[in-house]
Amino acid sequence: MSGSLRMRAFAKVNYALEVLGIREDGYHEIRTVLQSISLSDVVEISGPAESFDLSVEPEGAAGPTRENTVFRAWRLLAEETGAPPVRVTLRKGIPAGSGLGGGSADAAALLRGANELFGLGLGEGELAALALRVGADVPFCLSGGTALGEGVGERLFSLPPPPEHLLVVAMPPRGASTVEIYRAYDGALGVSAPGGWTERVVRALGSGDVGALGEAVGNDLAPVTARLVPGVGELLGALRRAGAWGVCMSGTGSAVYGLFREERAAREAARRLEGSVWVRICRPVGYGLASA
Ligand SMILES: C[C@@](CO)(OP(=O)(O)O)[C@H](O)COP(=O)(O)OP(=O)(O)OC[C@H]1O[C@@H](n2ccc(N)nc2=O)[C@H](O)[C@@H]1O
Ligand SMILES: Nc1ncnc2c1ncn2[C@@H]1O[C@H](COP(=O)(O)OP(=O)(O)O)[C@@H](O)[C@H]1O
Repeated sequence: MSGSLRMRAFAKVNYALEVLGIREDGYHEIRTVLQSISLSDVVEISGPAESFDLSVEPEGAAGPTRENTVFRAWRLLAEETGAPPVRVTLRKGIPAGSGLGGGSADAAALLRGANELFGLGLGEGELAALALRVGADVPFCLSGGTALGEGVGERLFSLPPPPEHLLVVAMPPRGASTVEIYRAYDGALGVSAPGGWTERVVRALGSGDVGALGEAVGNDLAPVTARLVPGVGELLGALRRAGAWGVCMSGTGSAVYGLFREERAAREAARRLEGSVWVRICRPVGYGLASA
């Protein structure tokens, strides 16, 4: 089979992220609540091609090809299923190193897209197993929506969608690498016990109240990233002063978000931040991927 397809790969935020400990393999056991949001990349896949080819717009926005999650996902798929080489065009809308899962979403799009394009016949479980070998967040990005994640994020349990709200997502000029942040977390003295955010967020999601959700969001990694990346703390404060019902950092950062009920307040908050940092107004979505 040959042809091409185009997908939207949606970003995610973490409404809650708790670090529970370090596993034998050096990965951190986490408990998290993940939410897909309307910010997305566009992934265009065509094939079979002579050899794997990746073009990224804007150029250089996603690191060297052989380290790109899309290449790593294709190489794994080729090894496991004999999938042929593909040509991929990646239009980045999700900033790299933001904690918004851009690389993970793109890898999920490649796995699902190539499975469809070449009729590989992989089921959800097989796709999720391959996804986890690419990265901790890739299994979530395959399905998306609202989910509780445990383990390194591979044990996923669907949750009810959140009450209607908008997110003002902002990022300081510098990103944060997942490895760097987890390493800094391990080295930080007096790291506090898990913050208990997950339980409060799951309860708030059940209550359907944005205010309760705003009070519940939290991330154990935020203090570590805020110490390493100037601007994280200031942005959290600015969003709160702009009237956000709750503020939090996503994943390992450096992007942060504020929850807003009304569009007017969200637009006003984004206007205040525009010009000094990257900022977008997003809404929760119930899926990780969609055809574009
Ligand atoms: C922090 C989270 C939470 O959603 O999201 P992001 O900030 O990346 O969006 C994820 O756990 C990020 O997962 P991901 O970005 O896929 O990390 P990976 O590529 O799998 O791992 C990169 C490196 O980070 C460390 N790592 C990652 C995940 C984890 N639970 N424990 C870790 O210690 C490991 O050293 C690993 O080699
Ligand atoms: N498809 C991709 N999109 C963006 N960055 C990528 C991609 N593949 C690999 N990277 C590299 O991984 C790093 C982390 O990017 P990303 O996974 O988007 O971060 P996060 O998961 O924190 O949002 C980037 O700085 C970049 O060097």
